[in-house]
Amino acid sequence: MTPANRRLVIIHNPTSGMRNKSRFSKALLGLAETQCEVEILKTSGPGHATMLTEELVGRKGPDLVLVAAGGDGTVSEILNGLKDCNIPLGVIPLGTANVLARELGVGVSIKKAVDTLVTASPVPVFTAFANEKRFLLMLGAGYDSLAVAALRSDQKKRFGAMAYVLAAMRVISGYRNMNLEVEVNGVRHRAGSVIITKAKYYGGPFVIAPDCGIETPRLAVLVLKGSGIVNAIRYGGALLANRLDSLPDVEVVVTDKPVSLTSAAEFPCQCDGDGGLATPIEVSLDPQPIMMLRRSC
Ligand SMILES: Nc1ncnc2c1ncn2[C@@H]1O[C@H](COP(=O)(O)OP(=O)(O)OP(=O)(O)O)[C@@H](O)[C@H]1O
Repeated sequence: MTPANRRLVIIHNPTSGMRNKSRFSKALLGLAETQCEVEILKTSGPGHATMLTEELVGRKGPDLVLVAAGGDGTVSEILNGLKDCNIPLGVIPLGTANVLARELGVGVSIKKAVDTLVTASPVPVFTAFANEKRFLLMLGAGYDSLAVAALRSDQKKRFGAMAYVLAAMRVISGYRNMNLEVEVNGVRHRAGSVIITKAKYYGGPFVIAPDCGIETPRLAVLVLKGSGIVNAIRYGGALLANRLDSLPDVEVVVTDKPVSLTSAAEFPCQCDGDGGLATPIEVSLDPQPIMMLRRSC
């Protein structure tokens, strides 16, 4: 793939994040100064990015790049439309947490995103499945999935990442014991919360799995033993200090084998920051990579 003359098909979620319009305009202005050809498709609601991607995968051409302009939820929808196809995927980070953009070395910088879309070479990136759903970052059950389930979109627009904390505070005290069980490498663990991650980052710039990353075909399973509000505050503080994985009641198991997550009663899960899944869940790595544009260091 040559750096110049790329054909970028941008799937834009106009509702992602907080300063979507101005950040997207800045990206388009940056791209207008390059040789790239740009086509923009706007999403009209949940699930639309998957449909748009499914329509696009038939297109051929060595210089075609699919671009997700949105947050991790938009990328996740695109990913689930990208079946059996090697069109490289890039990002313009317009979301709230933008974990994938951080994994790709772009962070929240529009300038770096534009530069990456125009010049980076595609690299293989490994995805995983949570039952039928393909994901790139993480699956969570416990504190984070309850927060996602209780999240109000008006608060997300006003408060950004803080809206997750507000949502968590509304629901967590109601759950004293979440009775989750995760089986990894043939060993069963009881847990208050579980995070099964492919990614190194979580919830924004916070590192929870230093030995993982989207280019590595490996999962880290974080088993958080405690539950209740006091432990939520402890875990939250450790996450902000990038120390969640070193707490004595957080066990980390790394694997490349399938992981199963169950609970006494059906429990909501979050996958790449969106709800919709519930236990029981089987997580497995896809050995076939997809191609993504990663910023070179
Ligand atoms: N036009 C639309 N109107 C309402 N919702 C939409 C529209 N287009 C897409 N969506 C939904 O918006 C959801 C959230 O978008 P996205 O994840 O990109 O932003 P975010 O939640 O702010 O960012 P992040 O996931 O990084 O925190 C997507 O999962 C998608 O289902």
